Amino acid sequence: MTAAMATSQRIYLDHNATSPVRPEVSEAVLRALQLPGNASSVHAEGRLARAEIEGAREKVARLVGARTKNVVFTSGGTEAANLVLTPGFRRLGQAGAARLFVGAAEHPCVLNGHRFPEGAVEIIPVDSRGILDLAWLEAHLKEAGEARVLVSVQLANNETGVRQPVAEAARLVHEKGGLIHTDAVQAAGRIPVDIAALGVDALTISGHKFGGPKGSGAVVLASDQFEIADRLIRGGGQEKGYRAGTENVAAIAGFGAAAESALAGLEQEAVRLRALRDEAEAAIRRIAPDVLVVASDAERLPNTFAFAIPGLKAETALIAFDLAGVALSSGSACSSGKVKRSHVLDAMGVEPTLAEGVLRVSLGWTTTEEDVIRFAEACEKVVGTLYKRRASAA
Ligand SMILES: Cc1ncc(COP(=O)(O)O)c(C=O)c1O
Repeated sequence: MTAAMATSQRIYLDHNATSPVRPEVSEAVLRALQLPGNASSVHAEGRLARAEIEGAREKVARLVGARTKNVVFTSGGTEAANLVLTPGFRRLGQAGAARLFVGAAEHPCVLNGHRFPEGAVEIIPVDSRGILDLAWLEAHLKEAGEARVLVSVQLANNETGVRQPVAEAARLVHEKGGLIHTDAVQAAGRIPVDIAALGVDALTISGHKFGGPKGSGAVVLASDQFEIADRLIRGGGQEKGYRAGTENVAAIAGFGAAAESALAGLEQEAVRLRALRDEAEAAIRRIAPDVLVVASDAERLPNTFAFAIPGLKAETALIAFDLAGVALSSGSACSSGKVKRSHVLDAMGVEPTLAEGVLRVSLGWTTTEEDVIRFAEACEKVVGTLYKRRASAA
């Protein structure tokens, strides 16, 4: 399939996996690719590359209400979370006893991505809607006594879209004198994100979730409270030494352009996508009255819903939707592309056979009313086949 076919004939509803690159991002990337200089060089060519990076830094900072100097560019959300959490926790541990609390529904780059000492990670449970148990956190913060604490909780979940009470968690953590990071990868560019209003010490974002290039991301620090002394990638002094190596100017420029566009249209786009998402959700409820829309009573991202229909297997349904021209996802498809049991749904206590059938629909800047109509038609086909099979088995 060519890229043109991919955009003209297919219905792409997998923006939480990655969102197609916006035209203004392609322009910025091409412009930056043509710059000959290294941003560390003092000559005019170097200064032009530096200007691209610093311009992008301002735009990314604006997206999350941060100070420009507190944005550190990385290769994406995964590296950003690693950069914050691995050295962050090690640093705390150097000063005495340290505890690390991580939400049960976090992305694997937070749950699994770090070189934490054996048994160091303590999991904050979530309720049946996937929302953090703040009472558990409060009790465990109290019980941590003199130990220094680091907490990592996401702003919104990639599989269900469920939003977390991060500001409340931050207040509890700061009362205890601890530090808190939020993974804002799915939230940034989709809902307003303001690092000061959230009250977190660090947040991490990724450009490709809102129309930027894959391989772009950032750590955003609220202040120098969050010491990243033990850097992951060492060498030259790029990114103030937080992340050595010649900067990927094109990816950074594209990331900046995506941040600028996402911020400019944020409120209207959220309203537009929520209406389309609700329409898609209503269609599936009409077609399959026994559908479960996961955490439909929770506050969710405007672009996301996840659903399961008893008897519908995610693996076969994904293929059926794909053949009908619709790209969806199941569980967290981030790493292997394989359908595996979701730790998020497990943590929410979704019944395992139902959880195995959960499909995720995630809309974005390319999604149109026509896409939703075609999605509903594909649902009629895929679900219709299931109901026929069920009827003949009965
Ligand atoms: C919630 C969340 N955090 C982090 C990441 C990782 O970001 P990246 O793909 O930029 O490494 C993802 C990717 O899907 C995500 O959904």
